[in-house]
Amino acid sequence: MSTSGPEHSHQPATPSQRSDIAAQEYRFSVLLIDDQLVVQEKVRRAVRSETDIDFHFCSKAADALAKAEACQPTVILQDLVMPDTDGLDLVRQYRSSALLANVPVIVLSSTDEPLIKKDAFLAGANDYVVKSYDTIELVARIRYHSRSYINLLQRDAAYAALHESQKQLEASNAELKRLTHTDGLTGIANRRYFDDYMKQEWLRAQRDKTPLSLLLMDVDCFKLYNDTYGHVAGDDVLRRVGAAIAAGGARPADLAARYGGEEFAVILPATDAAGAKELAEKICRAVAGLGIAHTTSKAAYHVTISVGAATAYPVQGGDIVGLIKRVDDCLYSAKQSGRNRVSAAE
Ligand SMILES: Nc1nc2c(ncn2[C@@H]2O[C@H](COP(=O)(O)OP(=O)(O)OP(=O)(O)O)[C@@H](O)[C@H]2O)c(=O)[nH]1
Repeated sequence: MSTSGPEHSHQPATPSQRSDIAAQEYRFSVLLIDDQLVVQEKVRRAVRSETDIDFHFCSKAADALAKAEACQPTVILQDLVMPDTDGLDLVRQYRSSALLANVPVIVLSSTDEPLIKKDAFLAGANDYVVKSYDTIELVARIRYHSRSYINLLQRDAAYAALHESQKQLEASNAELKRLTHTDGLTGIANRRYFDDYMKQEWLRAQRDKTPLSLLLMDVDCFKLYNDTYGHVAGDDVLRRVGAAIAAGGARPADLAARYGGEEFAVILPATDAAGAKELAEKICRAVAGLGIAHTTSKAAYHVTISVGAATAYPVQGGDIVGLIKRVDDCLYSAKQSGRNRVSAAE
């Protein structure tokens, strides 16, 4: 048994400290709030030989709440009648304290009066012992209430740990999902996600009877760029071009993806041919506007792209492969007619 008096000053444990406490090995800890020295001595003697029970006491009602919050007992023994204070007022204060709300309280009383007992339980006491108790019974009750409080803390700590690990798992899954959808070099969607998204939007366009447009774009004379400036610089161009393309599609459903190598694609749900062509022109201008020097390009003195654009009405039939083929033909035609331009299907 260890003891402490009210003169010990402790900081109250915070909720997180309490959950740390809950993860530790618990000791039973009893706090007696009683002004009578004789009662203190009786309880002290009762638990003296119990090596797993710590004993604390407080003789002043005014210090009781702070003392209880500081020492975080596993059970409080509360005197019913104290100078200037009704012990039940203190019980109510424990119940209103975030740190003590669930700490078991045993009321110590000199009377067995049923109405007083009733008031004690209404105030939030868990048990009621008449001061003529024998010490074996008191120790048994201290153990019983302490054990159930510790079980409660350990259960709360287990729930909190479970909740935390669920949150971490969800965050890891979200990150994993993001990574499986993202192209490592450019940070925009990858080909796998492009394929999934295209299927999903094709079906949506079929259901909603809306058009679905696709842009396919390719960096002009990119082999010459790599040959002139090196692959590392080439990678940087792909990153910057990818960002410019992604910035082009302004609607939330638009999806820019790296289609492969130096090819990019933009899926434009609910967008007709005129809208697709307009956006294609805008992206083409945006990439040229980056002003990245490309002195060996056959299209300009800076990095440019060629863009193919086509639109499908899935409700009328056709398939994704057919749409991609038409866009690819347009891209080929843009390349053939001089690069740095848009070729849109009629
Ligand atoms: N740096 C870099 N180069 C890449 C990457 N992926 C593809 N390339 C290069 O892109 C170049 C594409 O060359 P081509 O298909 O001949 O086309 P191009 O030189 O752009 O010519 P046009 O399309 O006709 O304008 C090849 O040299 C590829 O090695 C990449 O991730 N990083």
